[in-house]
Amino acid sequence: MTGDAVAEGLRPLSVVLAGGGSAGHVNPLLATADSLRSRVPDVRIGVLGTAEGLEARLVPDRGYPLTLVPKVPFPRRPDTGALRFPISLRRAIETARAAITEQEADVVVGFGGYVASPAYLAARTAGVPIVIHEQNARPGLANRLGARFTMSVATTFESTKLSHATRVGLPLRAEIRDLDVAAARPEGLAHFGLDEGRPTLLVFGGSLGAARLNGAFSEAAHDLLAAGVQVLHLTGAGKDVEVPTTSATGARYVAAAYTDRMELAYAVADLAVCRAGAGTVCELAAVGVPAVYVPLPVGNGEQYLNAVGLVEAGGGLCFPDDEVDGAWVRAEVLPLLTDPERLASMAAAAAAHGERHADDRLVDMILAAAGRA
Ligand SMILES: CC(=O)N[C@H]1[C@@H](OP(=O)(O)OP(=O)(O)OC[C@H]2O[C@@H](n3ccc(=O)[nH]c3=O)[C@H](O)[C@@H]2O)O[C@H](CO)[C@@H](O)[C@@H]1O
Repeated sequence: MTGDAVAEGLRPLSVVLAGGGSAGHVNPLLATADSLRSRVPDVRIGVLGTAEGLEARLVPDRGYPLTLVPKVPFPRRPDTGALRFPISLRRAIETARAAITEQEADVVVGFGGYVASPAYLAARTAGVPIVIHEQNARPGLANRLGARFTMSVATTFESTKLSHATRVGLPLRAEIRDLDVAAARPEGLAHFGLDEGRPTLLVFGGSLGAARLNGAFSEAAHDLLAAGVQVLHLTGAGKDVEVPTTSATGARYVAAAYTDRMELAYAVADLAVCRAGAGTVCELAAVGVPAVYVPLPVGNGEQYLNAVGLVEAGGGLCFPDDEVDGAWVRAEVLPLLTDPERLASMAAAAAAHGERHADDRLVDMILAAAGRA
């Protein structure tokens, strides 16, 4: 597809993208939208999301129109929610279907999350081809449902068990895909108010923050600063850390709820300590930042599966959540920060394992499903 649909006698390609909740769902959607637009300049893009998820802010900020679909949590217990479920699901499907029809969508691309199931069901009844992208090693409920309706199923990881799955990797936003860490570092240090020439630690619990990491680093902040380590800690909205603002060594502890310039946070980091959401793991590997992963201890260890390949390749370490406290930071994290050789070899292993161009492979799949390959 050249992008000049009119010259080829076709109407411009129309794509509806559906997904939301955490940034882990929204960012691959935005990366795919940007990549589609650069490959097919006259593409029409619409996004389906919920009012409650991060997409409500991030999608319009990126310049894409967002249609709100009511959130339909799948009832896990037979209470009043379960009784209302069929009615709210039908309302959500009708809203999704109206948007798909109004936009004359050639293809619906779903990224999981609350909005994806109604979008898949609406696309199916409207006879519109479906493409699915699953970010995590272990697939979510919506994508397991959607995978029954299509042969175009893309995953981030080889190990993911979904019918008809093809591994494409995780689409990264252009500012991360194209990041030159060394070139961006001075801007990053200035942006966050940090100094050149100090070991720099980035702490974050995905896009939502992690109380466990916040508590452990509050406890250990004094020791990190005393060792001359400076810290950028993204705590998550509504979550706080109590940390010293000054130190005898002059090293600073900068805490913020969330940054829209994550590429700059990666550019300043010599080491990250973080959860193991798919976005976190794939972005850190792609830009070659070594990390200590503390997977969220829910379900059957899903987040550990996201990080295991990278950890086995030497690009990171992994610790269980219940070991993490101030003493753990002093024993496991601080020694790494004062070992530049070890950090350099972990960084090289991460970069060799990571990949930057999953967006191209997913866009190929979308164009093929829309009959525009
Ligand atoms: C899709 C998915 O599996 N979501 C899960 C993931 O969400 P979460 O959103 O944390 O998932 P990811 O690790 O996949 O992605 C985090 C994303 O947030 C961005 N970022 C983060 C901080 C910041 O200040 N600015 C910023 O832009 C990162 O660049 C990255 O793109 O882990 C959470 C717990 O750990 C779970 O509750 C979520 O259900």
